[in-house]
Amino acid sequence: MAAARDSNHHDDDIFQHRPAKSQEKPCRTCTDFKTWMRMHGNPVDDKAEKKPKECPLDRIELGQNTWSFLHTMAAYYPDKPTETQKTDMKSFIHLFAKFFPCEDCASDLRENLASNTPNTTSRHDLSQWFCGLHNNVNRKLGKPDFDCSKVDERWRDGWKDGSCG
Ligand SMILES: Cc1cc2nc3c(=O)[nH]c(=O)nc-3n(C[C@H](O)[C@H](O)[C@H](O)COP(=O)(O)OP(=O)(O)OC[C@H]3O[C@@H](n4cnc5c(N)ncnc54)[C@H](O)[C@@H]3O)c2cc1C
Repeated sequence: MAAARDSNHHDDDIFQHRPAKSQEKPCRTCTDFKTWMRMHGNPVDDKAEKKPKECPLDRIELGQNTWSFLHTMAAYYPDKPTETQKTDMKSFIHLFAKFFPCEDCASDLRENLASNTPNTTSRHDLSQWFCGLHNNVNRKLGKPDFDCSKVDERWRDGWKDGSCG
């Protein structure tokens, strides 16, 4: 499981634009804030739940923010995309998987994409595809599945109980 791997481990470094491993900075987006602080010999108050504002993202924040973007992008994708839009979205997803800055997450994602082709046929299909992708990661991390019939409530329309205003 990616989460359990050493945060500085690089299995298949296909990132030709990156410096040699010996020159690389440790990967902040591959770990969580408290672990990162401890790795650098800084004391961490275990009772303090929040890190200071406006700091670089850790793995969890990067994940949450990225999923927000991906699901929202799918929620506003056209119902009837042109052929160019369908192809562009597929290209975007494959390029995203090359540059997502949590390297072991990205490596697992590329592996997943090899057999799980993005469905860019319509807004509905793309939203469901991202929901399934996210559930694959949820399962890998031992988290419960999200009910994919509720993606529009979560990411576009707001909950039916009116709690989102
Ligand atoms: C492409 C990608 C790959 C990742 N791979 C890894 C990895 O290999 N290892 C690792 O440790 N972390 C990985 N992450 C980060 C991980 O998925 C979480 O973002 C992080 O653990 C924080 O989880 P969370 O419980 O706060 O909610 P998140 O999983 O970030 O979810 C945010 C919100 O999305 C909604 N949601 C949850 N599931 C779904 C779904 N299926 N469809 C629609 N909405 C949903 C919920 O409302 C939830 O509160 C990855 C992130 C991304 C974007």
